[in-house]
Amino acid sequence: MEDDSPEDTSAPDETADPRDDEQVNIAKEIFSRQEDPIFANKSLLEISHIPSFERIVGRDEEIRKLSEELRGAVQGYSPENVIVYGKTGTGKSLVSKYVSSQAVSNAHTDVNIGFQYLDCSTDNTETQAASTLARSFNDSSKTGFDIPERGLSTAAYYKRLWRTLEELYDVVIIILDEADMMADDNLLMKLSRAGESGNTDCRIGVIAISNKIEWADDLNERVKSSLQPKELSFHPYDADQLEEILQHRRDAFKPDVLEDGVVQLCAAYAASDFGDARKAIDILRHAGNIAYERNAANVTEQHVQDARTKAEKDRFKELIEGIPQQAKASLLALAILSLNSEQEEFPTQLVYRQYQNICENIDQGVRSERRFRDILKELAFLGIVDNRKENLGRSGGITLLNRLVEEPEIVYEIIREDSRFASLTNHLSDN
Ligand SMILES: Nc1ncnc2c1ncn2[C@@H]1O[C@H](COP(=O)(O)OP(=O)(O)OP(=O)(O)O)[C@@H](O)[C@H]1O
Repeated sequence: MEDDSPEDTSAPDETADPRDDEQVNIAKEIFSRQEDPIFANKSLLEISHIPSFERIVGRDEEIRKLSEELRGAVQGYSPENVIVYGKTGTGKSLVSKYVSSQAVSNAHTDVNIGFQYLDCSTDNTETQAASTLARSFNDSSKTGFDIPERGLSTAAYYKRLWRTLEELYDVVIIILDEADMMADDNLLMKLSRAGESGNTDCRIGVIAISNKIEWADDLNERVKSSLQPKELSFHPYDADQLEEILQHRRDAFKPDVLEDGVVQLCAAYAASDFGDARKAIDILRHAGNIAYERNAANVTEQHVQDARTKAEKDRFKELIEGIPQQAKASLLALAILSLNSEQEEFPTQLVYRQYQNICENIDQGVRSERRFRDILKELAFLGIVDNRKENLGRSGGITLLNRLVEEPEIVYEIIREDSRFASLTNHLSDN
């Protein structure tokens, strides 16, 4: 039976861990810090933040082209369908959302335009996508009906979508981000044929975004023929553009907190990593966090370097954590060789000897050299190791040279964090 008498709060709790108090105090101390000496408005550096137009940099041409394609919408005509492609972090989603929102706010007075953004990596089935679109376009106070999130058939969701569009809009723009993640082309087919099939008189324009250039070519011929898409490609940003993007978010920090060279260094790192604006913003935010954690008064170039190393390490850690122990030992062998030498590339035989040393040192079974070669190939397939053949002439024959893609210090540290390699003695490089 349950006892519902009030708890006796006066008696000391024998089971309470004295550390709990300490922990409460640590948390309290952190949460009650009033003044943030580093950040003035950290949300400007959050990935979900959509910057205002003044902060969108270096994409005037793309904004102009996309606006041209959607121009008809503001007058109540069909907008063109557009496929936007380009590498990650090149501003595709940002520009698509911005131009669509501008179409809505510049619509002629007698034209009702709506736009919705759908993340196809989340809503990747036709039913989920139709459900999300129908619900996000619907305004039950105007249509008089609600649309449940789940439980209806695909056809029923489409029916409600068409009804909503018919009742509320003259034109809609639908952004399908990561469109290549959709399980099939059915949604694109239905949206592009909605008028022709007599489902709705509302004009529908689709902006399909993808990182994969070949995606548009692989679309079903019937979809291509009804979509008739225009294509718009986004190029990676160069270091100057990335610097400008970051300069426009300087006010995320307190005045004079960023030391000279900090913004330029973040931009240079991100430019060498495929011109990704998301990465540039991430590095700057992490550098600010590191400065805060270290109670520094300024964000310095050293903080940026540390932020980058940390970001690299996190990304790599995720990748390496998933590989088998034998592959980790092989990778560690290559890392130790790299750390103990001026060279970057090593012949497979030498890496194998180092690998044998490691396995013996930590009491792990040793694979044959043939199997070891396969492991190196698998690591190359994962993009962790680079290997190339070199002809050493008549005497040497052909040898495979292996190189770590990532900094050896980072690889070494990550693998040593795995408890199975913790007992490894140092200085294993002597062969
Ligand atoms: N030209 C720009 N000016 C200002 N900020 C930008 C610019 N381009 C991108 N960003 C910022 O960089 C981040 C990534 O941009 P966005 O999501 O638009 O890239 P994407 O090309 O769609 O990337 P993905 O393919 O990975 O989705 C966002 O936080 C965005 O605000």
